[in-house]
Amino acid sequence: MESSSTTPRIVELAAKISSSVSQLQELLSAQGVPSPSFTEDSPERLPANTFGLQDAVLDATTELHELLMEPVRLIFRFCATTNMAGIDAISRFGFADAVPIEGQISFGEIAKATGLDEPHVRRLLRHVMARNIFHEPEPGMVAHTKLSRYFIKPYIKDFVGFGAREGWPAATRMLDAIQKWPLSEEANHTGFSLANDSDKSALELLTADHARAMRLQGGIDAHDHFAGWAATDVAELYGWASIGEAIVCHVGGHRGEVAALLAKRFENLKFLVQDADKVISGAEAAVLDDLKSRIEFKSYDLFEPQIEQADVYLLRLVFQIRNDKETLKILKAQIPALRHGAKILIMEIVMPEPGAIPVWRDRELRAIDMAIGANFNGRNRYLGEWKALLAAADARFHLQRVIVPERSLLSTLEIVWDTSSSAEA
Ligand SMILES: C[S@@+](CC[C@H](N)C(=O)[O-])C[C@H]1O[C@@H](n2cnc3c(N)ncnc32)[C@H](O)[C@@H]1O
Repeated sequence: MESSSTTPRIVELAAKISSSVSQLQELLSAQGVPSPSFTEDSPERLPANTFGLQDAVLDATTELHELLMEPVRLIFRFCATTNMAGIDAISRFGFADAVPIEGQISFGEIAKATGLDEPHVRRLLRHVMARNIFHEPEPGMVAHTKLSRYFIKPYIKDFVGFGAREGWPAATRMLDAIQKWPLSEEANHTGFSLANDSDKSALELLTADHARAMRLQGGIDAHDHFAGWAATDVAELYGWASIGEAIVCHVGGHRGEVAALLAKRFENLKFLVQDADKVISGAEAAVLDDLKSRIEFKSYDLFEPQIEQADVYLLRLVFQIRNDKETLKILKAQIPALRHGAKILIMEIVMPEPGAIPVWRDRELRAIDMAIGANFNGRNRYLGEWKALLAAADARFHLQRVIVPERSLLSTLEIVWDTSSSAEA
């Protein structure tokens, strides 16, 4: 944090912001990309060749902003206990749907449409407007911004609804859970279980209720806006073309969404998709005719001995909500089918060491990790933790490399099953 130069830090930061923004704008202008704004139709993402500059500006502006804040005010800001109420109100009361696209509507008309008292509507909306979610083009009138338009999307409503009604109560009980069960890794010893006054885990509670399960799924889908998370991004997370003719067993592969996307793009690959019976039931019928010969489904429980032989075993996002005991069990369960040289690809968030990535992305990853802990007692592991788990599972799991595409939320651990004597020793 302390700079060795004699230039004061705030001046250094301001210079960095100024030069980075100039370069960024030059690149945008050269590509004909509109300059960022909050207007309704403003593009979501900057071009990839500006990512480094974007990182520099976001981190420098955050640091400058926080340096200039008084400490107690900054702490109040971080506590922000009411932020979620304003944001939840948008989806709960349908504010985003009530505001016409590229038009405007009064607080009073929104109150009438939603059955709420006008002062409540004004308070809730002005709270989020202070964060550029909606704006007030003239006194008493409400219009969309780039941010508020996202609240119309069903999966963003689910994401916000899950956060407000499931994640938030769980987070408020997270520390109670840690105090009550300080050494427990069990999935039902969580803030989520306490908030639900239940001895069941979040997964048990959520999957037992269709509406809650659908909201969870929508919330997960919203993460597709983070590079590297969506099923469509899996093709970029690994060098699939380089592995030649291969059978890929997608363990916990849901209804073959990833398999279908990869099979379409990489003709060298055949897929076996394994998941719980009720998940894969009927999935085969949905596979496109020209892919049917290369995608097969088989029911499988992650904790049972693997019997299917394959060249590659893909496990994507199955460990994040699992504690170490379960993770070890799942890894060991794969061993019976593994042949020398088989690859095990684990695609998960690998936690960055402090300072390793830009602060704005580091904060995102730590927020996701906190939520995984509060809800599931799961964790996004550091590389060192993965190495220890693989070694504890079996010395023949050889971590060959870790692939982290730029900006990707998920990394790929490429593990090779190595039965040469040195590996077993
Ligand atoms: C977060 S989803 C990831 C989906 C998939 N891996 C992908 O890449 O899109 C976790 C998957 O693991 C499956 N799963 C969870 N527990 C399982 C178990 N005990 N046996 C088999 N599959 C399981 C779920 O049904 C779900 O499809």
